[in-house]
Amino acid sequence: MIVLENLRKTYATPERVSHALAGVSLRIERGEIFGIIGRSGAGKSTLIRMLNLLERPTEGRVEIDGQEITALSEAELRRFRQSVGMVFQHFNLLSSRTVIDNVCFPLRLAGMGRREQRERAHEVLALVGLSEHAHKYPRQLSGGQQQRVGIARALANKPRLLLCDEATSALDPETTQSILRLLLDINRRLGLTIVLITHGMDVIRAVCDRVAVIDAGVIVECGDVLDVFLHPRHGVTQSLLFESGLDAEGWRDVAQGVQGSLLRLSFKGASTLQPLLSRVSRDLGVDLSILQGSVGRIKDTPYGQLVVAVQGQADACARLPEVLRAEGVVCEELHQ
Ligand SMILES: Nc1ncnc2c1ncn2[C@@H]1O[C@H](COP(=O)(O)OP(=O)(O)OP(=O)(O)O)[C@@H](O)[C@H]1O
Repeated sequence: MIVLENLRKTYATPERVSHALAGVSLRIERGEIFGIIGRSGAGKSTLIRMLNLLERPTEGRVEIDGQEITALSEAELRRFRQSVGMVFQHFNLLSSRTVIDNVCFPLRLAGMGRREQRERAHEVLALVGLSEHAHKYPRQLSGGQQQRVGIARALANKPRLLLCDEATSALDPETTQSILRLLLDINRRLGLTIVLITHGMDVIRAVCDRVAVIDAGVIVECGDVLDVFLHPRHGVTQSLLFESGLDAEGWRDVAQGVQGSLLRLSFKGASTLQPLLSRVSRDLGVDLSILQGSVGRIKDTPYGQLVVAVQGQADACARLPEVLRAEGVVCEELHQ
């Protein structure tokens, strides 16, 4: 488990003092994929670089699996870093070395013998689907393949933690999906904890279990991805969702003059696939008009969210939320 306690980072330049992190506390569970999202300059890179102390906090502590890494000596820190893999936005491969030599590089630094290095490198190249490309140079590969090399290199030393710094930001949408599927696969097969930073909600939705939203060096919202997507509380989260086409407030444009009470209904998991609404509206004798709707998948869980106007007998309309809640639907009453 990773525990971050009251992390602060202040950069002072002659022109200005910048509080990149202004008191961040987080817990990240072993085996989860944890996403950190925020706008440019929010503090994401500073935060992720504290998990392997590429950046030292001005204040606060970082504990990983019970070990306080902020208290390690330089020699201990070098050893610790071998147990943390990192994947970068621009891959950071050595252009004059072949794929296999890039993957062997961290193994050599860890003092592994040459034959073992090659064996391990072949194992991780197979894991990322690049066995046939072992003897090519990075420039002979596509961006997605180069990132696979970056991932293989990060996995070479069998890390306990994988850090991904905007790992898909330089890739096209299709390649992004294939790299995200690879990360999911690695997380499941190896049980590896992954912490990633991104400015894209789509990345969070595709792979993360939990998410923290950072703004101006502060975590403004943190929770299960499904809950944060369906019930964003903070304005920054809401606007990031809006920009990725998941606008929780779109119903307002069409609700003018609509009769009846307004409800936002959130379905997740099995209830998404049931013909629940038509059954309940038939039983209660109420009519529903849909003002906004979205359905999709968050990681493996199907979800749906509808904003509806409810019309009918007053007592039947009043009972609707209670009946739906009993079926596991989250109902919020909305006001124009
Ligand atoms: N080495 C540095 N010296 C001075 N200021 C810095 C330094 N590194 C980061 N900052 C400042 O700290 C703040 C947070 O930067 P950081 O790079 O962590 O944000 P970010 O969310 O990763 O942004 P981006 O998405 O653009 O990479 C910014 O205001 C930035 O200008």
